[in-house]
Amino acid sequence: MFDGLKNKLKNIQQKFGHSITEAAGPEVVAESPGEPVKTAPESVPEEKPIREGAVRVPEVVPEPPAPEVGKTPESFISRVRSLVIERELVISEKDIEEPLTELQMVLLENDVALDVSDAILAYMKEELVGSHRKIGTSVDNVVALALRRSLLRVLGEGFDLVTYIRNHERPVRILVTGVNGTGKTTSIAKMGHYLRENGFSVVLGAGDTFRAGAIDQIDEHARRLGIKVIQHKEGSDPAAVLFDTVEYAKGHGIDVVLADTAGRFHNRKNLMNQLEKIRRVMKPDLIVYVDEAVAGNDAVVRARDFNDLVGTDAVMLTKADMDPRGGAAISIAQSIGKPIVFLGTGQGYDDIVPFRPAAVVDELLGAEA
Ligand SMILES: Nc1nc2c(ncn2[C@@H]2O[C@H](COP(=O)(O)OP(=O)(O)OP(=O)(O)O)[C@@H](O)[C@H]2O)c(=O)[nH]1
Repeated sequence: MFDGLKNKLKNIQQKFGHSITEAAGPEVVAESPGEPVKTAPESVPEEKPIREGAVRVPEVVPEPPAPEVGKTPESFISRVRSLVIERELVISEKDIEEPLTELQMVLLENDVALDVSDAILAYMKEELVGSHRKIGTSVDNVVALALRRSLLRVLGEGFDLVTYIRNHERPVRILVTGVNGTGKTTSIAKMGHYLRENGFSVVLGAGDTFRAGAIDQIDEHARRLGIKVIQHKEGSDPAAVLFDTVEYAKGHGIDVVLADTAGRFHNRKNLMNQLEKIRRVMKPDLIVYVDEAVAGNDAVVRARDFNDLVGTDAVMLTKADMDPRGGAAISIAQSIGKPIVFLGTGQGYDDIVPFRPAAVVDELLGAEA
């Protein structure tokens, strides 16, 4: 998952490290981080053997230069200490200008939305510029920590569906929207399976009455999983199907309703109006927008449009297993201000991963970052 971006970020971190180390000057380059600095012991004049009966004549030692007025005299040791051990490098914007530009290029090439890449750069500057790096702390750690914090800020907090359902009145009605062929129906089946594994009962609503074969498709998923599905015939009113599904859930003490809808583009006005009607009739507690991670920036733009037109509470990104870039996963939460709830990571029912921002950053930067 996100392998292309992962490798690029590794290179970028090294570039940041290199620029900061260069800015620190030759003493730092020579020093290996973390190792105690070795200093010469203060020289003690060697005692010359004195012949018996001889009188010791004090040696003439040159006077040390008088300290400037108002300054305390520095011993050799304290001078070394202030130069090497306690010297701090204050990172300036200029020191990291070049790797910052490269970071932005990498983010954009990997489909991170422009406004989100700007935000990440701003956070990186906030984290690094002006920061005092004590000699002895590893530059790599400073950079990795800054990148980690910056990514976490754009990824938001995620959304824990299990906790949401536990704390919510039943049945919890979840309406699933999205464009054609992005994996919406498969994702509904995966969510149903995941929720059952977490102890909830589930009913599916076959609300895609528009596409030929869609009802059979969800019916087949439901059969394989042993989950009840409510369906009418092809071409019927989806709002009526989903109303019936909610009624069934109420009548049978079911915890969660998962409502499928026909895939639609945001510019198909009649289909968007239909979604608005479904919303009025079914009164969803949550609207989950499904799109594919591989669509990159297009997914971000579509998610924003769906959010503006019918509302969105959370996003599920499918096909993350096929996405080397990770741009949509990084951008969506910050771009539309709604969390990602799940990633789809394959075609099996178990290939669904709750989106945990810290785990995604671990994946991108390596867990030790
Ligand atoms: N690799 C991979 N494939 C997926 C994932 N999720 C769904 N798919 C596949 O994507 C294809 C389309 O999935 P569907 O569930 O039919 O898509 P849909 O959005 O319901 O399609 P419409 O009903 O036309 O809107 C299927 O072949 C799925 O197996 C995923 O996370 N990873």
